[in-house]
Amino acid sequence: MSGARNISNALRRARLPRPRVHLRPVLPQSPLTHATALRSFSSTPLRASTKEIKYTSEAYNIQRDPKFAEVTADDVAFFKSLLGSESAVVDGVTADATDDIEPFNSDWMRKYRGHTRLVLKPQSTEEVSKVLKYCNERKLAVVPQGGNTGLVGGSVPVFDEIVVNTSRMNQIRSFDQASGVLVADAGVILETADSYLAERGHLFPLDLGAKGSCHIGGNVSTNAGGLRLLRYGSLHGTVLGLEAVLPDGTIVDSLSTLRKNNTGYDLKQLFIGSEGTIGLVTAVSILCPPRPRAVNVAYFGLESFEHVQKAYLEAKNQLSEILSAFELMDGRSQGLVHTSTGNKYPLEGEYPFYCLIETSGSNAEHDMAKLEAFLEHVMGEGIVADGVLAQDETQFQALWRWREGITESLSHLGGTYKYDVSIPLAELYQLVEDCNSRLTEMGFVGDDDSFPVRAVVGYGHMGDSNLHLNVSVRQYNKEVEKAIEPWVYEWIQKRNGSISAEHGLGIAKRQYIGYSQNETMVNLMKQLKGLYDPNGIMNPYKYI
Ligand SMILES: O=C(O)CC[C@@H](O)C(=O)O
Ligand SMILES: [Zn+2]
Repeated sequence: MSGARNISNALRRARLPRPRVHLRPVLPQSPLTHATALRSFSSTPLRASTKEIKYTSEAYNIQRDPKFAEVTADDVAFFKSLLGSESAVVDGVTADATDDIEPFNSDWMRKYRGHTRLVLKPQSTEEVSKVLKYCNERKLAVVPQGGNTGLVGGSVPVFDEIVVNTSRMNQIRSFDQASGVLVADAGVILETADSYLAERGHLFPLDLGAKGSCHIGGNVSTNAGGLRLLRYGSLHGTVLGLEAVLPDGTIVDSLSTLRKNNTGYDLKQLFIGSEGTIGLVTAVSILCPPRPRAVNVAYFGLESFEHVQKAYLEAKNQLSEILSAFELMDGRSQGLVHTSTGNKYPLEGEYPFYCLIETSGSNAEHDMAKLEAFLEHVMGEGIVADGVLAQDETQFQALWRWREGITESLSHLGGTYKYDVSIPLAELYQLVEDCNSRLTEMGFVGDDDSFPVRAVVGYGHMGDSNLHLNVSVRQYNKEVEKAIEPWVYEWIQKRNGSISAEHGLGIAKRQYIGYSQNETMVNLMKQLKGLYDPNGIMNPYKYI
């Protein structure tokens, strides 16, 4: 990378065989704002019209449930009088129909598409309550939708479900400097929340590529994982309370700001990760840590997955409390980023594996001492073949882009079959190798346009044992899909892994929950669904 420093004194002292790791002094107040503009999902029109996307109901042969009513002109009139005309997008039900409903009907991956004719954008919890109560009484099905950046089709309708979009519920309600507790509406964009916190010396404990578009309510409803889970933990731990509306209009006020509250069932947990199937999250209270003052990022090339595992162990042991991310990227994924961005590779040579390590701490000198010791070790022992360390904020962001840009690079190639899985670390990458071999043997992978599969790539959150297996296809193709599914889920089940580590189940994995949850668990989920949503209006046709 241009402007990178020469070998550090520390590395010279260690007399290492020509290491090419370039060290920089830690940026004193380096803000943690990498790659923010990278994936503004829903606002980035990447390809042609959404009308080319196949309807989910046809692609997956799903029948509309006749128990649900259809939206009428009277319903539209009711909602408009309740919310105001500007809070409703209507298509086809009344004479004043508009044509801008399509973005709410399809997902960012252009894989799923519904037929909704009505999108509602309430501005308060009370409005959500009235909307859901009405829908429940009329048996109108509903899909809660935030920034619509999900990757499993959970936030788009399958048929004519009414989309209840949270974009107008976008106020920060309070922030307590001493405790670090933020209370905010569900529709606040993740990046907006983080910028607000940055001004107050704090950090939102979740960060992901879609931060410029996704809503924090959607993050909570899907239990999003992101890039720094290894440091800040899952939303099941950081969310202290939430407010949600049940289908009958009941407002669940559980917006606690307490760290400790040991008074019976922790029911808020049910809304975290249930993907809008039992209620609609309207506000969140979340514990936000102090913003680290010193942040560094290093990018390494490695010769094998065994080397990556060793590097991870060393990072955990040596960097311990300052380690904030350990991300894995295979050579193919980096090749895709290179091709789509045209950016020069960070390292001179090409490697089968790369990893990105971030440290975040409060004492620059202390962090640098640890980092130098770590770099000396992994370079000296030959665990890492080559590497660079960001010298400034621009390089910091540029290095992160090699990781965060993978999803977007894939999106330019056509369709992507995505498998977001948890597997014991030792076998994490084996799934990519096995999938590639299988698809190659079956004649799906090849270099020219006649082969449906362009690439089988693997990357993910090494620190969380979370692999993203992505199969890039020229266009969505049922034969390829059948070659991967359910084979991939059986592969994961055999290793006691999870078929969804962080993206949820949505429509993509609706038939496969049994590969990761036993019958008792699925039955308990069904009972809870029946209790909270007896008419089944919340996010139907999805996983439950
Ligand atoms: O696109 C994917 O498969 C992964 C997206 C996201 O979870 C990531 O880690 O970048
Ligand atoms: Zn991820």
